[in-house]
Amino acid sequence: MTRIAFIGGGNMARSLIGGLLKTGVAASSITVAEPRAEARQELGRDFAIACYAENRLAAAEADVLVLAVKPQIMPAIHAELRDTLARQRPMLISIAAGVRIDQLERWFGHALAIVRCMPNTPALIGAGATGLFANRRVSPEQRAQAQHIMDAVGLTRWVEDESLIDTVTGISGSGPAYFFAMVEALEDAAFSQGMSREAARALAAQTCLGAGRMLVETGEDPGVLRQRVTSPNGTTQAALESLAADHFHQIIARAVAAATRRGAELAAALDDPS
Ligand SMILES: NC(=O)c1ccc[n+]([C@@H]2O[C@H](COP(=O)([O-])OP(=O)(O)OC[C@H]3O[C@@H](n4cnc5c(N)ncnc54)[C@H](O)[C@@H]3O)[C@@H](O)[C@H]2O)c1
Ligand code: PRO
Repeated sequence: MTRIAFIGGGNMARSLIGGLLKTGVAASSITVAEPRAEARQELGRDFAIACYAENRLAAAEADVLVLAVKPQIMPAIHAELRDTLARQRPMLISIAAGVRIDQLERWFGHALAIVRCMPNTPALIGAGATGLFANRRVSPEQRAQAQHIMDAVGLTRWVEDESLIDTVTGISGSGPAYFFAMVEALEDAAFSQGMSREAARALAAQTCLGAGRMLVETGEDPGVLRQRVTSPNGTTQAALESLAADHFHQIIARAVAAATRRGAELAAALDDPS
C-alpha cells in the first residue's frame, strides 16, 4: 500500500483526496498536514483520513508527498520537512502552479525523485485532467506510481518539456474557471432576456455537460461537432459570426497566454522575492 501525505489540505488537495477515495484507495493510506483547525476537522469528517497540524507528522511515513500549498508557501515548508525527507526519501509530487523542478530540487534536495504536475478541480468527481513532468531521479516505477495517483482522478498526459506544464495550467489547470465563467455569462444573457435564473443555469450547465461529453465520448473533432450544430444561415451561424467579430479565438489565446505567463512569473518571484 502506497502511503500518500498531502502537505496543504485546501481546495486542490480536497479534490485529489476525494477522487482517490472514490477509486477505492484506502483512507488509512492518506494523511494530510493542514494548519487551519477548521479545515482539518472538515477533512477528517468528510474523508475519515488522519489530519495533522504539523507537516513533519503527516509526512513521517509517506512514500509519496504531494505538495499542495500555494507557490508562495513552498520555500517555507522545506526546512520543516528536511529530516523526514532525508530519512524517508519519498517521491515528491508538486501541484503548485509555476514552481519549477530546479527550485524544488534546490529547496528539498537534488537527490529526490520529483514529479511536477498540474491537475484541476474536476479531480473531485474523477473527471480531472493532469499534465505531468518528471525529473531525472524518477524511476520508471515511480513514474508509474505518480501516473497511477493522477489516473485515479481523471485523464493524464506527460509532457516532454517542463515549460509545457505552464501551458497545461493555461488550458486545464485554470480551465474549469473559463467554463464556469461561460455558464455565468450564458445565464446572465438568458436572464436579461426574461428567463428565470434557475432555468437559465440548468439549461446552460446541461449544455456545457452535453457538449463536453459528446466531445470526449464520440472522439470527433470539435470543428466537425460545431459544424453539425450550425445550420447554414441559422441561429448558430449568427452567434458564431458575432463571436468571430469579437475575436473569440484571440480572446481565448490571450487568456491562455496570460495564465501561462503568470505561472512563470509566480516561479520567478520565488527566485527573487524583491
Ligand atoms: N485550485 C485549483 O484549481 C488548482 C489547480 C491546480 C493546481 N493548483 C495548485 O495547488 C496548490 C494549492 O492550491 P489550492 O487552490 O488548493 O489552495 P488552497 O489555499 O485552497 O490550499 C492551500 C492550503 O495550504 C495550507 N497551508 C498554508 N500554509 C501551509 C504550510 N506552511 N504547511 C502546510 N499547509 C499550509 C492552507 O491553509 C490551505 O488550506 C497551489 O500551488 C495551486 O497553484 C490549484
Ligand atoms: N488554480 C491555480 C491558480 O489560479 C492554479 C491553476 C488553477 O493559480
